[in-house]
Amino acid sequence: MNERLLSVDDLVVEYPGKGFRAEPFRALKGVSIAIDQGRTLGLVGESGSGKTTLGRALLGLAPVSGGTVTFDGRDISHASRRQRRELSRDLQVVFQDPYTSLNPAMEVGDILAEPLTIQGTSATAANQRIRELLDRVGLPQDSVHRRPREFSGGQRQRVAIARALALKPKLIVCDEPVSALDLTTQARVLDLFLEIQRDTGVAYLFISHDLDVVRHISHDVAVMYRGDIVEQGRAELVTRTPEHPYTQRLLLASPVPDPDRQAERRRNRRRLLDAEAADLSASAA
Ligand SMILES: Nc1ncnc2c1ncn2[C@@H]1O[C@H](COP(=O)(O)OP(=O)(O)OP(=O)(O)O)[C@@H](O)[C@H]1O
Repeated sequence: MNERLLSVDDLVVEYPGKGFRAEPFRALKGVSIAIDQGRTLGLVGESGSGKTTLGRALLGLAPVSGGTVTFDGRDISHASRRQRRELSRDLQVVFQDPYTSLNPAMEVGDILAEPLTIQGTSATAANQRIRELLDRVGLPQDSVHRRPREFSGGQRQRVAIARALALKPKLIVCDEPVSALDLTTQARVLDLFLEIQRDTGVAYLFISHDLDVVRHISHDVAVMYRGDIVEQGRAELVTRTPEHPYTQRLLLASPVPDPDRQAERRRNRRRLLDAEAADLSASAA
């Protein structure tokens, strides 16, 4: 049986309002998701739907005003700074933009050593681990003496992934980690995420606005719309035969390289438009 790693129950996040008498803005309106060990939940939704807010709430970076986050059996909804430091062994993050998420002044060896030394790893053990990590993400060993700007976007994302893996986490929040990359590089980095999961059993919360990317990487998919989850289930089902009208629109909006699937999409789009036209004329009648 799969073991539950993360449960988010009825989570509410409110950002403070700006200006005099401004109302707080409710970015998450009672969101519930779950991830089992070694599995991937894809989180899709249009810009502003609350995906990043949910990822940040798990990391203690968004103001939780209701609900609970249970990780590895512990309620971490309001974890203290010290508890967060301990949690960072098991809960890591890879951001969208490897240009801003890696310190440009540091050599890659130091970037990878940082999480290890913070957790008290000895210099010898850290060097050994850094060699393993570079191999794992497919970067040459001499990368340790280079700075982020000397790498391509895809290679920088590999550095960011290696850093996230350094402490052998149980869950990585991946916030649009391939969106800044060209299509070929995207495919390679997605394959790397899959290989790493096969080898290490890490789980991912994989945030993306791209349904095709999410279908490729996820076991399950949750669809966000205006701070709510409107649909969730097995990736195949949600991405091929979505039930919620918003997911249907998202599916029809995403580009497909395969001509057969493109033709199928065109037919589905036609059907949806016809159904909408029929609805409109029925309500007008
Ligand atoms: N720090 C903040 N203060 C106030 N409002 C915020 C803050 N961060 C996000 N929001 C608002 O919360 C809503 C959800 O934003 P969020 O970034 O989580 O969406 P998203 O689905 O990740 O979008 P994108 O794909 O564009 O990153 C948006 O309306 C956004 O403007």
